Amino acid sequence: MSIEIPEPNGSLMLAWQVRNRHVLLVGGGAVALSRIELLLQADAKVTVVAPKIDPTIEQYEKLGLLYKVHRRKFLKDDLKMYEGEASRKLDQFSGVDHFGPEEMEQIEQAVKQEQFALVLTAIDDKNLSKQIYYWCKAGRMQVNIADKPKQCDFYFGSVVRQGSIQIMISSNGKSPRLCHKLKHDKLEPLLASLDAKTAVDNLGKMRGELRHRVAPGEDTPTIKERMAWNTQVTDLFTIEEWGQFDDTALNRLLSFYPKVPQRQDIIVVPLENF
Ligand SMILES: C[C@@]1(CC(=O)O)C2=NC(=C\c3[nH]c(c(CCC(=O)O)c3CC(=O)O)Cc3[nH]c(c(CC(=O)O)c3CCC(=O)O)/C=C3\N/C(=C\2)[C@@H](CCC(=O)O)[C@]3(C)CC(=O)O)/[C@H]1CCC(=O)O
Ligand SMILES: NC(=O)c1ccc[n+]([C@@H]2O[C@H](COP(=O)([O-])OP(=O)(O)OC[C@H]3O[C@@H](n4cnc5c(N)ncnc54)[C@H](O)[C@@H]3O)[C@@H](O)[C@H]2O)c1
Repeated sequence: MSIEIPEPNGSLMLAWQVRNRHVLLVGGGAVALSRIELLLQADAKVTVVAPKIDPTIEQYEKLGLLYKVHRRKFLKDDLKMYEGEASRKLDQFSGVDHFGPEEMEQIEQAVKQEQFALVLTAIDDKNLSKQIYYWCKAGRMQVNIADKPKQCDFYFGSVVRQGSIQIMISSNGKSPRLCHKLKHDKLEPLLASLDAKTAVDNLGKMRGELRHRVAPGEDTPTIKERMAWNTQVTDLFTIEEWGQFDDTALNRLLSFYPKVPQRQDIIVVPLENF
């Protein structure tokens, strides 16, 4: 049997969930601004530390979108800004053998108040950047040093977004500007020609109804049947067609479950003839 070996030397591309988690951003210039734009899309609680703050960042601050802005130079203790009660609570839980619902809730709350999920620097001071990197590593924090790719646990990328759809391009550090060009010249026009937002919203709605109303249950046969149906029904229509369905069409699709409908059960007249 021949197998295809995955191509090495790339990155692990993930959709990192930082909603309601603290993120520290050291620096308040042009690069910091591009970080903030990405962090706000992910609903992170952003704390900025910098003597000089870009006017757009100030606007975000005025709109209440940033957790805190400190107009001063970075201090080593900033890395522990929100540590305390929540961190001590999490330490206590690390030895527990089995969690009940109450402990799970307490952990969820403590994680949101605990130390930084990510630390980012975007400063014009390479020596300080390096120090921050090693302080973060000693404190087991994930960090991105904008001017030092070797001292990044993760890289940022060029992101194209349409509603819930996000596409990230990475050149793995070779050419950030090429990532920008690919986004601008190719992906943005492609996405602009599609209503992927409505398509994915419709599919999300249908999937939610399927899991919570039409075919609920967490036993393996139910999950397998549900997933097989969802895969086949998703593939039955084009992205453009998914972008045109309304609630009536979605409910009609769901009414077939567990049978998989045919295209003509839903689309009587070809869409191009509408
Ligand atoms: C994608 C994007 C996301 C973002 O920053 O949000 C991003 N850089 C962007 C723009 C950009 N950055 C630079 C230029 C000038 C032209 C050029 O150099 O090409 C431009 C172009 C511009 O400004 O338009 C200079 C630069 N960048 C890095 C260094 C340090 C170094 O390489 O040593 C230097 C100074 C090099 C020097 O001293 O000469 C390092 C990194 N930049 C990355 C991401 C990561 C790798 C991404 C990848 O390639 O996979 C990585 C490794 C770390 C990180 O930042 O996470 C964003 C485009 C967003 C968009 O518009 O779509
Ligand atoms: N990764 C990337 O995408 C990328 C792109 C361009 C530039 N860079 C590099 O990122 C760095 C920042 O670039 P920029 O264009 O945002 O610079 P900038 O000059 O616009 O901003 C620098 C910021 O750092 C702050 N700062 C300086 N010393 C500080 C300290 N001790 N504590 C806290 N804040 C401090 C300043 O107040 C300012 O807000 C540069 O080193 C640059 O080479 C990275």
